[in-house]
Amino acid sequence: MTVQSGVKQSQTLLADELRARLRGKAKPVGSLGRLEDLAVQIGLIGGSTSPDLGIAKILVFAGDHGITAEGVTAYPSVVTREIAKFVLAGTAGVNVLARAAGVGVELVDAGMLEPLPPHDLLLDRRIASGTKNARREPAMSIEECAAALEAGRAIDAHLGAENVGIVGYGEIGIGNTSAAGLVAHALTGLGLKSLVGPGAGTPALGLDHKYQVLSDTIDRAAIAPSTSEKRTFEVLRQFGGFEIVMMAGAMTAAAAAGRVIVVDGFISTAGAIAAEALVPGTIDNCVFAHCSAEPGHAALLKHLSVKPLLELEMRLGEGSGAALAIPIIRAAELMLREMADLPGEHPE
Ligand SMILES: Cc1cc2ncn([C@H]3O[C@H](COP(=O)(O)O)[C@@H](O)[C@H]3O)c2cc1C
Ligand SMILES: O=C(O)c1cccnc1
Repeated sequence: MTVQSGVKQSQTLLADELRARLRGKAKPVGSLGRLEDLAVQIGLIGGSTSPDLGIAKILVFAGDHGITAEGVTAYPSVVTREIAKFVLAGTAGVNVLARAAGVGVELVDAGMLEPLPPHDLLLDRRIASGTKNARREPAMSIEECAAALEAGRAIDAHLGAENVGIVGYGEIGIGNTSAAGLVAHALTGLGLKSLVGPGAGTPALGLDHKYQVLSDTIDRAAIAPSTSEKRTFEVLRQFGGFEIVMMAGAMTAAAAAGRVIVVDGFISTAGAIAAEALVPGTIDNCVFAHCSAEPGHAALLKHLSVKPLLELEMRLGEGSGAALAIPIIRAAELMLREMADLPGEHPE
């Protein structure tokens, strides 16, 4: 038996044990619905029928995008920095929702236009002052892309020491629905049209213009066929942004370390798709928090054959959906660990 098939077999055994455990709980069989499927998933991630996932945290990766020069967003890049400051002050949307969930939030500067002053909740992992304009040239150099992936993996390494087992991946970056759309299109093969939406707001030049710019960007990049890993790297390098690439690197390491990856909205899902393309199997650790109102998000979730936990028509990003989903994940964990068993036989 190969190591891989051995691992698969023990995962199947554990899944059976988890399902038996859930059947034996003090409830009608199956009555906790999709919470039971979630419990099986986190039991498999935690490697136990009574997993202890430790602390939850949300990381907000921030970066700026050169492609904003092409009129693809309704807001100027300075807004990235404004929101980043609110995240540090605890007053951004994600902070408020995370507070309701009792979850801490940290900001990762992956490459905003300008640095922020040092702060306890700020991880300075700046690769550059924003990406280049991908409509005209690659968003980043080979070295920058490799450094962003590595910085992401290194961020995850610290989480183990802090006993963080549930990580929400949020982002801020004016222009990043364009970068995410490009990355997702290139990695899934889904039609670009289905992945172009208003983002933070319809740009003044309209959605057809945004589509045209992104279509031109794909033509300009002319990504050649290659091995999956090389091509994924080139897709990330060509389209960016630093926050998406760093997030993807962090997710690959989180999966390898057995953490629950809480994927947020459209951009975070593009990051997860990149992570899966880099390290197949990463997606097994992903819990999809919600379906964003950004139209391309439903298309991506359908492509991945995953069902998100929530659908609240939110389209903020930042990790806002992840914040709301974390208590549900915690509930599934505690249900496995603390809920009583009903003695006797249980109907099938
Ligand atoms: C005030 C404000 C707060 C935000 N928080 C997250 N986003 C979200 O919108 C941006 C992406 O949309 P686009 O590609 O259309 O620029 C990202 O910053 C994303 O996190 C925000 C956007 C704005 C304007
Ligand atoms: O789905 C998201 O995460 C999203 C949608 C629009 C703008 N920013 C983020």
